[in-house]
Amino acid sequence: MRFTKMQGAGNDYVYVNCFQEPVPADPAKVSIAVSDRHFGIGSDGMILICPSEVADAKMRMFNADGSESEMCGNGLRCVAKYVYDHGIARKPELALETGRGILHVKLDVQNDKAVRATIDMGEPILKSEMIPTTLPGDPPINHPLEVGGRTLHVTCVSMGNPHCISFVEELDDALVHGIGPLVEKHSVFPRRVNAEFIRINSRTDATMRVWERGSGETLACGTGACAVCVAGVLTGKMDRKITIHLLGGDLELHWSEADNHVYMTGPAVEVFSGEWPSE
Ligand SMILES: N[C@H](CCC[C@H](N)C(=O)O)C(=O)O
Repeated sequence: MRFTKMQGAGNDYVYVNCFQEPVPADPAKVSIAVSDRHFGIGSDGMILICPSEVADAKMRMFNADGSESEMCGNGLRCVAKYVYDHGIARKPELALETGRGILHVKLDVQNDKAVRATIDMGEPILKSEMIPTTLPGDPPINHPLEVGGRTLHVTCVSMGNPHCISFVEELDDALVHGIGPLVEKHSVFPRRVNAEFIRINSRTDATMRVWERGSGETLACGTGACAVCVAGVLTGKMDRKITIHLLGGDLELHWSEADNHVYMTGPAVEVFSGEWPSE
């Protein structure tokens, strides 16, 4: 199976061009194998770039534990780059089918290659039952959550996939690696959740670490950054247009008052290609 390794703000995935390769018979099993950073290729998961009946291409995203997610923001920027650079659809504006419907992407092309992308990530999903969470609120805002002996005050948002945002003073490993996994699997999140921890630097600037559902700590989470932008506004802590600094790079977010859509801009990089022995 030929693959291409790509990363968006350090959130790295193994990409498979399923216009040319068959869709793996057991994609969950392949994602687990290729994601292993010692016995596999090493990645946060696997993303299939597939033909679509309704868009230029379709993205299917699998976490490192094999679970399939509805959406992946950093992944979609890299899918858009791949689709343009490899001639699947040589257009700077693309429509891509995802688990939450068709999303639209604008590419920044330099020297004939896409280097950055702005994605219209659609409207945030705020109804508790749609996030989903059993916490009340539509959505829960600064809701107390007892976890690991600590009380977090969480704001929950879905961008097609579920996010639990906590604004904190310190972003340390004890919080991200100790509390993060407990939030991910907390009983108030029936489909588990991505846990974002945010230190606010100003009304337009924040620093974020994330414990992702199905992958653990990653260097960046695009849908998570979008959810943080929404949570910042809902809690009154941040403005609608912000920069988020993640371990792997920066993302620019804007929750537009005009159309209620969240826009995310960030890098997309092709690292290397190779061959993975098929089953
Ligand atoms: N772990 C996430 C999927 C990847 C999201 C993230 N890497 C992004 O860039 O949005 C989930 O299970 O919902």
